[in-house]
Amino acid sequence: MSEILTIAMPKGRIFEEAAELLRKAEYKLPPEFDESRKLIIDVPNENIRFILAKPMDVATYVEHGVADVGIAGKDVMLEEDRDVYEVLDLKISACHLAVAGLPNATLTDVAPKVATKYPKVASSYFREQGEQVEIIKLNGSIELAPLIGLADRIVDIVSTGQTLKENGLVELEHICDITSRLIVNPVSYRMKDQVIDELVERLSKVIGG
Ligand SMILES: Nc1ncnc2c1ncn2[C@@H]1O[C@H](COP(=O)(O)OP(=O)(O)OP(=O)(O)O)[C@@H](O)[C@H]1O
Ligand SMILES: O=P(O)(O)OC[C@H]1O[C@H](OP(=O)(O)OP(=O)(O)O)[C@H](O)[C@@H]1O
Repeated sequence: MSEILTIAMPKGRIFEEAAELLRKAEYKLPPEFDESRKLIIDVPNENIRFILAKPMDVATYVEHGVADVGIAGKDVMLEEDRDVYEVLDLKISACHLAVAGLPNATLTDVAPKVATKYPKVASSYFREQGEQVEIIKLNGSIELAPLIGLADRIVDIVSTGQTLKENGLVELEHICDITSRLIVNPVSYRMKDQVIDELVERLSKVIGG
């Protein structure tokens, strides 16, 4: 019997698509997987233990080796810069990172304020553009910031564009496309190479084009 594989799953909007992908790859996941409030779910038939983490924390669990593999948005990978291997683009939860703001807003400050959940990504983006900005870190409802004068612009995820639209904001610059990735702890990849290779192979077969 091979060793148990621990997979860090992101709670929230990626979860459903990730679970669907695993089921398509013929991993038999029990109904409690989708329904319960448990944070550790053992699936003995598959020799897998799932841990359910906040999306931003998945790469942390994998870097520290308490999970062998994980599913994380590319946004998290860019922001967290963790020492893990990114082995597969799962092509789920597609969205993009963008700069947005109020239409026709004039920037008068030397360093306009930019509100974001992604301070590292935003800083390096504006540095590359040669623009000086002041970053304000928020944890959610980013679109609120320009509406109440906390920031001139935002850097945030855009998917359908509905949140921007309903709040009277416009996309100003496209930063990069985002999808979810399969990430692997480097030591686990050496110690559990067979079972991880099998996971990669089975997922690769069912990923959409
Ligand atoms: N609107 C979106 N459409 C598609 N994918 C998205 C969208 N927003 C975020 N994502 C992707 O899903 C991941 C997790 O998003 P989710 O909203 O579930 O978590 P969160 O906002 O970090 O957590 P929480 O809302 O619990 O604080 C992001 O890291 C990103 O890769
Ligand atoms: O383009 P859309 O399809 O409208 O999606 C974009 C919105 O989705 C995410 O927010 P989320 O729902 O995670 O809420 P949050 O404010 O808590 O981050 C993101 O931060 C945007 O606000």
